Amino acid sequence: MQADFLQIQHLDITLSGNEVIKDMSFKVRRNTLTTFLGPSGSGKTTVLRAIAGLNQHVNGKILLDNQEIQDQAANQRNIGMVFQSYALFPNMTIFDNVAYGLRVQKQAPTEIREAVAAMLKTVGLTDKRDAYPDQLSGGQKQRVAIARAMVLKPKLLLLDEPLSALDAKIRVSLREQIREYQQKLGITMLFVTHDQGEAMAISDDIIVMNEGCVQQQGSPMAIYAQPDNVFMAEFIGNHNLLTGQQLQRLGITTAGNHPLAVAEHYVIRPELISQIQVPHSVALAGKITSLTMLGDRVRYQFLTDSGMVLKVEELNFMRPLSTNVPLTLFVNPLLIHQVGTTYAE
Ligand SMILES: Nc1ncnc2c1ncn2[C@@H]1O[C@H](COP(=O)(O)OP(=O)(O)OP(=O)(O)O)[C@@H](O)[C@H]1O
Repeated sequence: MQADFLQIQHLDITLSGNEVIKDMSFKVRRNTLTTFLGPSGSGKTTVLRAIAGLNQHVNGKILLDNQEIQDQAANQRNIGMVFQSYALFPNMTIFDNVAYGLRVQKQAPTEIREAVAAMLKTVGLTDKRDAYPDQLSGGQKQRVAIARAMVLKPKLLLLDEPLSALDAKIRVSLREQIREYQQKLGITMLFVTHDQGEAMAISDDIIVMNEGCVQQQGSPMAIYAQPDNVFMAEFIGNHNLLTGQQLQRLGITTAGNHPLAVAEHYVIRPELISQIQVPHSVALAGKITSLTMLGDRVRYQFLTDSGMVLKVEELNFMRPLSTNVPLTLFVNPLLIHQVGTTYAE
């Protein structure tokens, strides 16, 4: 079983009179990759900096491996950090950049040579050991920054939007590599991003933040399929958010095996409305009014005969549905998820 390795308890952070983090608590399991996901300004970087010890005074407790660290200086915490901007030393070779922290710790030269060589091998940059940062691509520079942090064997590695400065293709490849390093070396990583796809693809756990509060923590699957509240349903993925009353107008009387509550909100993901009929499906008559090609999927606007507009998505492997002709689609009420009446406080 993976123990709770990092525990944040009742964290409050005020910056220039602005309460940025409000009574926040969460846990991160050992040897997992946990992502902080949230809109811009939600407080992700602020929490990360507090964990690293880079903030001014914070209220609350931060426990790492059962030790309180909130009053320790940053260099006492044994926490590594990787930034969007790489922050490499431009006048040092790649080898020296990676060796830097070990030299500060005054480790023996042979040990340093071995550790740096092993780390450069892990990140696939052995042939760049004598190059300087400005001779490397953005993705390679970030791999050096990650190697420089990992070589110190930190208890926890914090990564603050490490892929944001890279182009889309490199971003996908480097996120997979980061996940691979994390699993291979058994590092606990806390990774900040505002990119849902990135968070979904690499995380054991996702912590979704908004306005200085945790909205939900869970596996990528749970975050997507069982949003806890209206913010979560709207923030993650594409959605149809409907009240119980609106569902009734569509002829739907149950959701997830429970009777509908008229004032509650429910979410139907667009891919769950389809041409496929299963036992207990409810038929929805209407017509497609527009379609958008997304490459692997097609997104439709479906206007029901009762006057409601629903988002529908289908994989793009068949001829697209025709617009403006009568059409019946189906939804399985068991897959409709209740999300409550309000945003999480
Ligand atoms: N030094 C500061 N003084 C006052 N307010 C600050 C300070 N630094 C950040 N804030 C505010 O704190 C909030 C959280 O900022 P933070 O950078 O942690 O958000 P974030 O989720 O990391 O955003 P982004 O994704 O844009 O980096 C924002 O509203 C920001 O304006």
